[in-house]
Formats: sequence, structure tokens, C-alpha cells
Amino acid sequence: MYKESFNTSLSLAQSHYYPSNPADQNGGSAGKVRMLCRYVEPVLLSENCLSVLNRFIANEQLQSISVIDINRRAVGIIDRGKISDIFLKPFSRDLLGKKPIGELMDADPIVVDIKAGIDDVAQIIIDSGMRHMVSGFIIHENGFYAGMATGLSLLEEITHRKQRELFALAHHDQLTGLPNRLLFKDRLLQACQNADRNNSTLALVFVDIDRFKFINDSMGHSTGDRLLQFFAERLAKNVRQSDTVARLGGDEFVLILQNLTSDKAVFPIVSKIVEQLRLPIPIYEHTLQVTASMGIALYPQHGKIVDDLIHKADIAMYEVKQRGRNSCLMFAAGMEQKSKERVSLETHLRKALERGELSLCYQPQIDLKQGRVRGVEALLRWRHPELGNISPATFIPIAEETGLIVPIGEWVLREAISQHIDWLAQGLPPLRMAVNISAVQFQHDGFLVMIKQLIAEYGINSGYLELELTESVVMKHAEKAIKTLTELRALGLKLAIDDFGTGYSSLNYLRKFPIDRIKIDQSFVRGIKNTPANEAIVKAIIALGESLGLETLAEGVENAEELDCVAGHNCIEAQGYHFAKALSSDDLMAWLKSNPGMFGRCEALSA
Ligand SMILES: Nc1nc2c(ncn2[C@@H]2O[C@@H]3COP(=O)(O)O[C@H]4[C@@H](O)[C@H](n5cnc6c(=O)[nH]c(N)nc65)O[C@@H]4COP(=O)(O)O[C@H]3[C@H]2O)c(=O)[nH]1
Repeated sequence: MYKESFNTSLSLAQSHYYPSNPADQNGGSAGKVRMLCRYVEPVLLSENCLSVLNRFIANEQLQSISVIDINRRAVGIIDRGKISDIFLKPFSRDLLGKKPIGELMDADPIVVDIKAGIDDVAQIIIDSGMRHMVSGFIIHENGFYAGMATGLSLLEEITHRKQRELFALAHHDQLTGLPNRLLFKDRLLQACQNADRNNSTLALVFVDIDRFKFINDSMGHSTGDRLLQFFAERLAKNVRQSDTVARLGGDEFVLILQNLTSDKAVFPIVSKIVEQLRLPIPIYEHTLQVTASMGIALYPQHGKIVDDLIHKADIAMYEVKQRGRNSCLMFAAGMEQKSKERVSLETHLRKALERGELSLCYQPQIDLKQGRVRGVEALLRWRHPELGNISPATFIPIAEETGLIVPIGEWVLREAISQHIDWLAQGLPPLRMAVNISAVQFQHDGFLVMIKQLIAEYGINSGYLELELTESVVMKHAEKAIKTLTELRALGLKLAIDDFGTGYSSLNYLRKFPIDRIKIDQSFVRGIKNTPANEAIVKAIIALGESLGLETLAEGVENAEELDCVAGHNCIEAQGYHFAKALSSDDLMAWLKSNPGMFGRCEALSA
């Protein structure tokens, strides 16, 4: 029976293995003494010293031998050092050889249950002043001798565990527990090798939370962290165990989907994930609804080299962002060229400001009742020495994504204010100066401070400075927007909602926004006479403005027909090619001179 229990312990000890996935090891049990247990034939208390000496001589691996009583209970331990020390003395073999072992053994062994935790044993050894650290301790199971463990094996186990912890730390993301970039690359390499062996396809999917930065900045970092954890859980729940979900940093996640039966097999999986990610996420007292953009690259179709594959999945994800987010796309050859152009444009844009390649144009805004210029809209222009004129529709989104819009936006405001002051100095009546403010700028922490500083620095009458914000910028996180708009209003600035009608507006909020003007988007003005639906919308927006006490301005008026129509519905102001395109300061002067009625009597222009 004892033999049986010894053998069981031995086989258990031998069969123990460490899981290969470090995440499993990390989350696994703290480790039992069972894994240290080595079966060593014990000696009986009544045996004599010589027989024990012979065992040590025959087996150099033995550091110590345990002593059991006739009931097979551990009662002592004999250390190799002690035995050899005694028997090396002259005549000791003869003198002590026939004595019972009980006289030489350490009668105070550390005996531990096989189920005890390794940490507890380590603590017992430390508490006993490190006794038996080398020789070992005796392990019992249900009161019977089960084997021995040396302190060395305990040390080794603890060291391994520390190494595993360090491995897990170095290879896992601390916030979500997912593999990090380092481990992800390793897994991807392995997955590619597997795909080669099995002749199968794998998909690498880049996942990015849409507008995460904004959520993180506006709702606080702890909400952001919680969101990332939820997001990680959702991703992990929606893939197979054999697949990998990793976090590369920030809000960037990746999936490695293995053993796909065909190229198309990835779409149902990814579409399902997109759907699942959209579901509301309860965080503290909020319920957040986020979306994600996903880019897919296939191995081996889109790249045989891991870095190449990563690059392509990233390009595909970027393309999804460009097309309005909240979707997934597979990499396609054309995307790469577009991405290269974008990167090159971004590099040029970074230098555009310091190289003086940016300038402003001004498009007149006309009061329709009086037929006079009331203001101008400042529109940014970029002329690159080799690439020529680059449209703001192309470079403003890049400036927004890279954060360059913050310094560029400040430059625009400075330039526009300087121009306003310059025109006044030239004797022109004050013109309202409308400046476009992008979402990134508006949400930037230093925005209000910067505006206050500019007003103080230039001494501009703030009533002539109008900020244009799009509908979506103010409607999203409307409560916060109301606060900022109210502060801007208190500084005396005018506020306009740009591209009105293209986004989603809550009438309730619209009522609360301290704004002065609604700019009707040009898509409703275009061909208004022949498109009854557009005319109805324009009419409704004008009526809405009237009822809320807001002025209205029709954008993109290109001909007399469109002008008559918007004027006929009592729109207050208009701008568009029918009057003038966006003009340089000099051209605007020339235009004003050739349209003398536009300013009424103005000596500066008639000079
Ligand atoms: N087809 C047609 N177009 C007309 C007509 N009248 C004006 N436009 C164009 O419509 C755009 C109006 O500006 P937006 O809606 O603010 O749209 C602007 C604005 O969103 C952005 N943008 C321009 N300058 C700035 C800036 O300084 N800061 C920021 N954040 N965005 C700017 O770039 C967009 C495009 O600007 P632009 O290319 O200058 O294009 C301008 C203008 O040239 C017309 O009768 N017909």
C-alpha cells in the first residue's frame, strides 16, 4: 500500500508539465508541493548507520534520506554531509556502524503535506532559519511518507515561477491581459508557419476603436481603461480559442484568425465582431456605444513576410477610417498607393507652415436685403512648390488626424485677425471674419485659452470674429459643447453652425446652443429650383432659424435662380460663386472696387 502511494507520487511528480501558454500559467494555481515530490526509499528508524552510509555511497544524487517509524510516518532526516562527516573520522565506521540510525538523524524534520502550497513551504523553511534548505523536507500524503524534496528543487520551482511571471509581464498587456506586440509577433510567425504546413489561410485583422481618443479625453482615463478592457473581452469572446487577440497599444487591437477554409470565410467572422462591438457597454454610470474599424490582410495572399502582412492590414484599416469608420475592409492593391500618397502629403504638411506655403482666401458673405457685404469666410489654401495647389478637402482631414490642425488652426486665426485689422487700417468698414474651426481644434484642451489670448493680443473687437463649427461637432457631446460655446459667446464672439442639414441635429439642443447663425449646406442650395425636396428643406431651415431667432446664410449660391429662391424664402445672407469665389486679399479689394454697391459709400475703395 505504501509502495503504491510512493509510486503514485512518483508518477505524478514525473507527469507534471507546465502549460505552454504563459497566460494559462499566470492564471493557474500557485503550485503544490506535489510537483517537488521525489520518491526516495526511506530508512527505518531501527536500521543501522552503516546501511545508510552505503546508500549514500551508492547514490551520489542523494542529498538526504528520510527516516520513518514502523508506522511509516516520517520522523527524521539524515543529511549526506552529516553522515560523511562522521564516517570520515578515524575508527568512526567501526564505532558508529552498528548504532541505530535514530542516533544520527536530525530528529526535527520539516514534514509537509503533499497538498500544501509551495509558497507556504518556502515560508516554513524561512521561518525555521533556512534549515533543510539544502537537505530537504519530507512530504507526506494522508499521514504516510510520500517522498522528499530538497530545498534546491523548491528554489528551482520558485525561480521558474518568477521567470514565468516575468515572461508574462514582458509579453502581456497589463490592462487587458492580452498578448502584447512582442508576443503577437511571435504568434503571428507561428500561425504563418502553421498555415504553410497545413496549406491553409490565415487572416490578420487590425481593429481600432473609433474616436477612442475623444472618449478618453472627455470622459476620463479610468473610463477609457474600462472601455479597453470591455472591448478586449468582447473581441476574445467572438473568436475561437485557437485564434489570437492581442493589444498593440492605445486602442489598437489585432486578431489572428487561423485555419480559414477560404478567403471569404473571414467576412462572416469579422462582420459578426463588428456587430458585437457595437452593443452598448455599461461603464460606471454611463452606457457607451462605440464602433470599430477593421482592416483585414490574408496570409499568404497579401504578404509572405510578417511585417508586410501587418502593414497591409493597417492600410486596410486606415481605408475604413477614411470611408467613415464602423466597418471592415479587406486589403486591396490600390489602397497601398493611396496610403503612400497620404504619408508623403503628411510629411509635406508638417513643413508647410514653417515654409510659408499656407495662405488664406476670403469669400464674401452678402446681406440679401441690403445687397451689401457683411463679412467674409476665411478659407485655407496650401500651395506646395512641386505638388501645386492641394485642396483643403484633402489636407484638412490629414491635419485633423495628425493633430497638426491645432497649430495650423491657430495660424489661420492669427492670419484672419491680422487681415481684419489690416483692412480696418486701410479705411474699410469692419467686416465680420468667419473662421472654420475643426472638431479636433474645438475639443483641444487649450482652445478657449488660445482664443482669449488672441483677442487680448490683437485687441480685435470680438464681435467681428465668427467661429464656424459643423453640426456634428456641436451635437456630439452636446452638453460639453454648450459650455464651451457659452464661454465663447461671453467673450463676445459670434458663432455659426456650418453645413447645416448634413448632420443630425437635435432641436432640443439647437434651442440651447448660444449660436448666431445657421449656414445652410450647399448641397440643398444646388439646383434648388428643380429639386422640390431641397427647396422644402431650405424653407424649413430658414423657418427654423426665424423661430429660434437665428440668422440664416445660404452656402454655395452659384446663380441668380438659386439666389432668387433662397432670398424669396427670406434667407438673410448668402455666399457662393454667384457673388465671388474665395479671393486673395488683393483680389477681394479689386472685387469690392468693381462692385461699389457692395460696401455702400466707402472712400477707401473709391480712392
Ligand atoms: N461648388 C461650389 N463651392 C463653393 C461655392 N462657394 C463656396 N464654395 C466652396 O465651399 C467651401 C465652403 O467651405 P466649408 O463648407 O467651410 O468647407 C471647407 C472647410 O470645411 C474646410 N476648410 C477650409 N479652410 C479651413 C480652415 O481654415 N480650417 C478648417 N478647420 N477647415 C477649413 O475645407 C472645406 C473646403 O474648403 P474649400 O475648398 O475652400 O471650399 C469652400 C468654398 O470654396 C459655390 O458657389 N460652389
